[in-house]
Amino acid sequence: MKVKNAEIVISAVKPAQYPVGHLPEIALAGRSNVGKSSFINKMLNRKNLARTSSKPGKTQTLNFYNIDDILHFVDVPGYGYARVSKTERAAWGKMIETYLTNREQLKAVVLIVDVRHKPTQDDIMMYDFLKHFGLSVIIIATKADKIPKGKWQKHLKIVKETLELEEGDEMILFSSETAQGKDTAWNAIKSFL
Ligand SMILES: Nc1nc2c(ncn2[C@@H]2O[C@H](COP(=O)(O)OP(=O)(O)OP(=O)(O)O)[C@@H](O)[C@H]2O)c(=O)[nH]1
Repeated sequence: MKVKNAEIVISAVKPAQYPVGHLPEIALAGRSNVGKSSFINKMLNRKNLARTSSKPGKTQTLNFYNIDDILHFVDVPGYGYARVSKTERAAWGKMIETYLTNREQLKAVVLIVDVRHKPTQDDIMMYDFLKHFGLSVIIIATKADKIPKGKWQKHLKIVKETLELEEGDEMILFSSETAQGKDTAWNAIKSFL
């Protein structure tokens, strides 16, 4: 997909702030600092639309991006950041649960993991949570450029087995550095629109 226009619509913390209308939505979730902003920017051909940072745990709002008036990307704040208080974590949980479980426009969730590492307990919990609510998930295994090609399959197998990936949930090897997997990721997303 050739994206012409992508812009932030709103940073929301509650349903009253979600955009009105019927554009289908694809949510993006992942552990803090996993490379979610880089994924979004690469998919949208933008350098800095979604903020990338070396300071994890910064984004605490649901950020809605309008893409060519065809769909919304909904950037969900990263999870698993240790230096967040219990109260903040609970508020985060409530906010994303409210969104993920009540949003009719939500078509699928892109769950981003780091292909170099075995998925964490938080990754597993997130995947299970999404499946519990019957959501379709696309796994993006990012940072492929950081491991040698010969090891890709072995790592993908570990991700798949650790998450106990359900049949029908696609897993795509990706790199924000090389744009590897970008077309495949767009095709997967488009299949839900
Ligand atoms: N080599 C390589 N580095 C990447 C890739 N994706 C992200 N990074 C780097 O990983 C770091 C974190 O990336 P971000 O995109 O900011 O991560 P994030 O998940 O949005 O982080 P939070 O907003 O804190 O949740 C940055 O230094 C990126 O440059 C990739 O595919 N390859």
